Amino acid sequence: MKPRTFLESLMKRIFRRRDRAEAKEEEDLEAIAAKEQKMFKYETLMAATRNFSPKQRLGEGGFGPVFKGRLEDGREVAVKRLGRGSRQGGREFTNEAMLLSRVQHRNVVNLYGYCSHADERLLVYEYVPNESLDKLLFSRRGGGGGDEPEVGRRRVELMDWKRRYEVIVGVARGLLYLHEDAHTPIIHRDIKASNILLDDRWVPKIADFGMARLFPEDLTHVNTRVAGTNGYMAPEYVMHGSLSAKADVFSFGVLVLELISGQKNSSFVPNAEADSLLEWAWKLFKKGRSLEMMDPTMRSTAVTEQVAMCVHIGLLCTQSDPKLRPHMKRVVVILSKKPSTLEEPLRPGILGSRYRRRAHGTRGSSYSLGESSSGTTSASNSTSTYASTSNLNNTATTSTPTTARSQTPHSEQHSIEH
Ligand SMILES: Nc1ncnc2c1ncn2[C@@H]1O[C@H](COP(=O)(O)OP(=O)(O)OP(=O)(O)O)[C@@H](O)[C@H]1O
Repeated sequence: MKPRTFLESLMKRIFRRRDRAEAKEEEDLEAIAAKEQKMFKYETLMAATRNFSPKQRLGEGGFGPVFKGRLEDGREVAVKRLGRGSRQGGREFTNEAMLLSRVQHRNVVNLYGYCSHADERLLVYEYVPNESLDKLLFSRRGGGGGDEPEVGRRRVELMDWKRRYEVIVGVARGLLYLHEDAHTPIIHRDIKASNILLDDRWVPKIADFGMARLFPEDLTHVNTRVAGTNGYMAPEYVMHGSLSAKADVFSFGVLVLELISGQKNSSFVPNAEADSLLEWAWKLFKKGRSLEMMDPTMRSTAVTEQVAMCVHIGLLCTQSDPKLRPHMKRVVVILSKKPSTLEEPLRPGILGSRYRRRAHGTRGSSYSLGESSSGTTSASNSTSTYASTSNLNNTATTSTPTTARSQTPHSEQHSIEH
């Protein structure tokens, strides 16, 4: 046998040590899971959901049906029975689910545990009693374009500005946690109104995090599902499959603009000014008329300074160039400080357009972005300042951002809708 070189021996030792370390880590995780009782017996979940009775069914999403249940200790749970795409090996699933069940934050749905039984894979979440945000926000309109009276009343009562603002702040904090503070960084990939659940005190909770980890990457149909949802996906992700935390930032920006307007981006009804929600927000912002995009049902409760600032944040987050979008940390800082001075957002839209090639990073004076597309500062180095807090009483034109210098409007129209 050929004598081993020093390098070979060294490499072998390193690999052996790494294998041992990985096995140890796996054992540790299993021990933690057993101790924390994260692994549920199938029988326990059968009993909790009355044999997955149709009566217990909360709904069905792209990953499979969800059932309401009650554990023996009294905890109410939502059990997600994962569909075929999730049939990854039991061990692989267990490892991923175990890691995800350690994700804990006030604004993220708690994953109590999981179950792998024969070819069944199940996830056990805390039950979040109020509806998902989409059901409250996009309650459907009557034929005449206005809300049906009952639906409108419900929205006025349940979705006033204070609550919407709390949702914006809560989701921003939850996302920041997933991106930066969880033990393992998580890009959600599918931030949207139906993935924001509201608890009994209306605290927003991000659902469906980490699904990409539980679904094998090589299954094409699953990839399509995991990829995201129309109307929320960042253009660079749709077009080039380029994924970073900034793709979540984009989806967050869309969500913010939806919360303000009460309109769903993917089914935006074109108006005289724009064909898409983002374009509309952008155009109004450029004209200093941001507040006009406000959902009429929250007008009487709106704090104009906050609404204007949130439109601005929504536009910063949905900028075409991911490098120009702020990190969630910065969004949280902006939301917690007032008054604040922000840089002017560039137009939202699709990368690869004429606009993108001409656009350069802009910086505001109050916050250091720590990121710019090219280091070049364009002529539109303008900022907006939000002052005076006031309640809006059906006047949609006061307290718009004061723009130091406007950008030249561009003739091209961009839409992120596909
Ligand atoms: N933890 C939970 N507590 C209460 N209800 C839940 C919970 N998780 C999911 N649901 C409800 O179960 C239903 C299905 O949810 P699921 O997340 O699987 O799909 P979705 O969000 O509707 O669609 P998609 O798969 O496209 O995200 C929804 O009505 C949702 O509100």
